[in-house]
Amino acid sequence: MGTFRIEGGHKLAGEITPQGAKNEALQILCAVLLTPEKVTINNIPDIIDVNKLIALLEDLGVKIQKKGKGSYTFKADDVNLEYLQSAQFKQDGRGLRGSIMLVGPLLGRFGTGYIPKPGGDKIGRRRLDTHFEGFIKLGAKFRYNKEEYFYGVEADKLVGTYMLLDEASVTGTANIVMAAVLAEGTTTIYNAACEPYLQQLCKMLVRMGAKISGIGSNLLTIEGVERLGGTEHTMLPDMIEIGSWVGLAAMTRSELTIKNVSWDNLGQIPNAFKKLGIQMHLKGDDIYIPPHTDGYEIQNYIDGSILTIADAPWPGLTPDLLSILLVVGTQARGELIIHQKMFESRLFFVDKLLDMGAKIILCDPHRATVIGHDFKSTLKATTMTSPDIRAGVSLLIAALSAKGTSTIHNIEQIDRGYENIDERLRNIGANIVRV
Ligand SMILES: CC(=O)N[C@H]1[C@@H](OP(=O)(O)OP(=O)(O)OC[C@H]2O[C@@H](n3ccc(=O)[nH]c3=O)[C@H](O)[C@@H]2O)O[C@H](CO)[C@@H](O)[C@@H]1O
Ligand SMILES: C=C(OP(=O)(O)O)C(=O)O
Repeated sequence: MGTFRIEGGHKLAGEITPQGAKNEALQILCAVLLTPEKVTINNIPDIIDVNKLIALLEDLGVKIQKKGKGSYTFKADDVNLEYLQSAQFKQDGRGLRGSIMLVGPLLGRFGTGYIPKPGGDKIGRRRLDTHFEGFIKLGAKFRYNKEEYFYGVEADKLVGTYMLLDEASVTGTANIVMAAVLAEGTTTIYNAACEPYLQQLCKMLVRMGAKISGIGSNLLTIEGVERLGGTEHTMLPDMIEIGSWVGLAAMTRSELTIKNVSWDNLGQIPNAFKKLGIQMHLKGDDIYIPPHTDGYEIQNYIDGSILTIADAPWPGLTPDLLSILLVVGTQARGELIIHQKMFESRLFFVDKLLDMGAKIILCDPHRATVIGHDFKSTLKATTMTSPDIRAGVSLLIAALSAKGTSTIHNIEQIDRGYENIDERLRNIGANIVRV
């Protein structure tokens, strides 16, 4: 179990460049299975989850060449489907959430897809019904081995159809789209997730020869084609990382420039921070955050009632930033409610912030009221364990703002999604070491 030691209270300064998007990379990497031709992918983040998925592709027989930092070519012209039944796959496939998206392309191209119950953050129930209901609608037979938590789908051929998803699942939509592009006839997916990473996936598939319309909306129409070809794809910057750095700048009252953010793909994220009183200026495609020397003040609603920050499927606010917004709220002027609607156990990390002296009332598993200190009292350093990726980074931000030296254990949770975070933070003046 890795550990960070952090001496808080230092002002940070300078520029930070976001990595390629983790959750986009997981979709895009699975899509290389859809063609026997070469696919080149750039701006792949060097993080644990992505590296685990690349290793899984290699074990499946995909030929992989590293071309440079973050750039790889993939050629899935000799896929070893027997590996899907191996004990090794049952073990390794569990290592991350994103592995679930191997199923759609395998089913679409080879008529068979298997996956052990995938891993990822332990943040409450994370069902997969939407994925498999979609595959079944396309004509697949579904099998589930309860003892081994092993899911399987098989089909002689997939046939396009209309489907109304029971929820706008991100990985579920990606999975169904990747199966449907090679199905016979037309598939219509209503209540599809439509976040920028899914748009990126659809655009990549179109470049490979897929016929998809409605990209960016919650109604996708896919005309199946017989085969797909190679392409080149470059990942967007990671919007959750960008939000993390905005939160970091505010909490440490630092002057920071976040480079090349792809502003048009950030949706509600800048607005959510602005509602907390955080100033940011767009310079070209960089976000400049001035030092918040006088703190920041939470806006109430027009009628004077308390601000609620809640998640919702895109174009709503991503649930992955609520932990960070919560931490930022602990030093704001004013109060807010954080309402994490999607996940059931994602707010429990507030216990650690209470230990540090934050004023938070956990109302129920989904809602927390935060009363800001307005920097009149700093958080106190402590020892803590990172429960999930975003809580981990939130605790890291809290530690960087706190007085004294904090210790964070289980930092593999952070390394799962943030590339070389300690070095990048040291480059802007943070006092953080990996021990
Ligand atoms: C690898 C990856 O890409 N992970 C992301 C992906 O996970 P993932 O695709 O697993 O998440 P889903 O979109 O399926 O669902 C997330 C949660 O929200 C609930 N839900 C979802 C849609 C909806 O309309 N109503 C609803 O209640 C689901 O039941 C589930 O508990 O999307 C999540 C939601 O943005 C993000 O937190 C994860 O970081
Ligand atoms: C919940 C997340 O990731 P995963 O779905 O991979 O667990 C996340 O990125 O915040």
